[in-house]
Amino acid sequence: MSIHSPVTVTVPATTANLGPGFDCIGAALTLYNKFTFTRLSSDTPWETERAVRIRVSGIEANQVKTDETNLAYQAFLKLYNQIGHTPPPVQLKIDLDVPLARGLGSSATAIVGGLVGANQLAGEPLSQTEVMQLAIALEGHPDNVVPALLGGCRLAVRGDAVLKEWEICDIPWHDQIVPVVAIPNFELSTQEARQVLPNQVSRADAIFNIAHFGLLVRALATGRGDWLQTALQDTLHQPYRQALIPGYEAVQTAALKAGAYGVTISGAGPTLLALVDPMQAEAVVTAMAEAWQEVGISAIARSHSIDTQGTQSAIAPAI
Ligand SMILES: Nc1ncnc2c1ncn2[C@@H]1O[C@H](COP(=O)(O)OP(=O)(O)O)[C@@H](O)[C@H]1O
Ligand SMILES: N[C@@H](CCOP(=O)(O)O)C(=O)O
Repeated sequence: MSIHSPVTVTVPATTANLGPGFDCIGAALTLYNKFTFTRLSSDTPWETERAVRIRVSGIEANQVKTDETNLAYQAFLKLYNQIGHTPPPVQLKIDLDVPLARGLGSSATAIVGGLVGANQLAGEPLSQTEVMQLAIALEGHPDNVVPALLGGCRLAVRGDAVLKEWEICDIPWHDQIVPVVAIPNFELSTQEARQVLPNQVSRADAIFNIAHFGLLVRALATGRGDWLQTALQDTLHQPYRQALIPGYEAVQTAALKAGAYGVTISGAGPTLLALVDPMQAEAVVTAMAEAWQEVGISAIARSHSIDTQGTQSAIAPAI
C-alpha cells in the first residue's frame, strides 16, 4: 500500500454569541481538536469497499461516528465537490479535546478540520476566504466557524448589495479579561437549543441587544470589566435557553459571588462562560464547578486564553 504525506489540521474550540452577539460573534479558545488525513492509494482491498477509514481518540471518542456520515468527512467531501474533483480514499484520525455538544464549537472544529484537510490534500485550490464561506454555509451561522478558522475574537457581518461577501472584523480582547468555562457532563445539541428560539422579536428586544452589544465590544477592547455583567445581557436567546440548562442560576450566582465580571451561555450551551479578572480566575473556576456539583451535576471548570492562531495545518513527511 502506498501512503502519502499525512496532513494534520489543529482547530480551536470556540465560545460563540458572548451574550448579545447571537449568531454574529465568537472567540477561539486554547483547547483543540486534531484531524489527520492520509491519502491512500486505491489498490488496497478495503478501499474498494469504503472511501474512508476513521479512527477517533481522546475525550468522548466513542460518541463520534466512524462511518461516511462523520461530520469532518462530510466537510471533506463538500470541498472536493466544490472544486469538482473526485475525493481520494483517506484515513482520518481524529484526536478530541473539545467535548461534544457542550457549546464549545465541536461541530465547528469538525467542519473546519474537514474543509482545511481536504483543501491541503487537494493542493490548496481554495483561498482561506473561500474555505470560510463553505464552513459558514455548512454550519449555518458564522460565529463559531469563523474564529475557529481565523483565531481571535471575530465579528461576522453578512454580505449585502455593497459588501458582496461576509465581512469579518477582528474584535480586540483585553488581556485582563480571562474566559472561564464551566462544562457540565450533559449534552445539549445546538439544533435542540435553536428550536426553542422565537422567529420574531420585539423592537424593544432588538434595541436592548444593539445597545448591549456595543457595550460588550467596548468592554472587551478596553478591559472595562465593570461593564461586563450588563454587557453580557441578552434578550434573543438566553432567556429561552436557560430552562434547558439545569443549575444555570446557581452557577451564575456562584461565579458572580466569586468575583466574575459577568456570566453567559457559551454558544448554544450548556457550558457557561464567565469573564473574569486574572486574579479571580481560580476562585471562579472552583465556585462554578462546586455550584454545579451542589445541584447534582458534575462539571469541569477551567480558564483558557484566547487562541490567536486559528486553524493550523502541517504536512508530515511521506511514510
Ligand atoms: N470531531 C468530530 N468529528 C465528527 N463529528 C463531530 C465532531 N465533533 C462534533 N461532531 C458532531 O457535531 C455534533 C455536536 O454539534 P453541536 O450540537 O453543534 O454542538 P457543539 O456546541 O459542540 O458544536 C456531535 O454530536 C457530532 O455529530
Ligand atoms: N449562534 C449559535 C452558536 C452555536 O455554537 P455552538 O458552539 O454551540 O455550536 C447558537 O447559539 O445557536
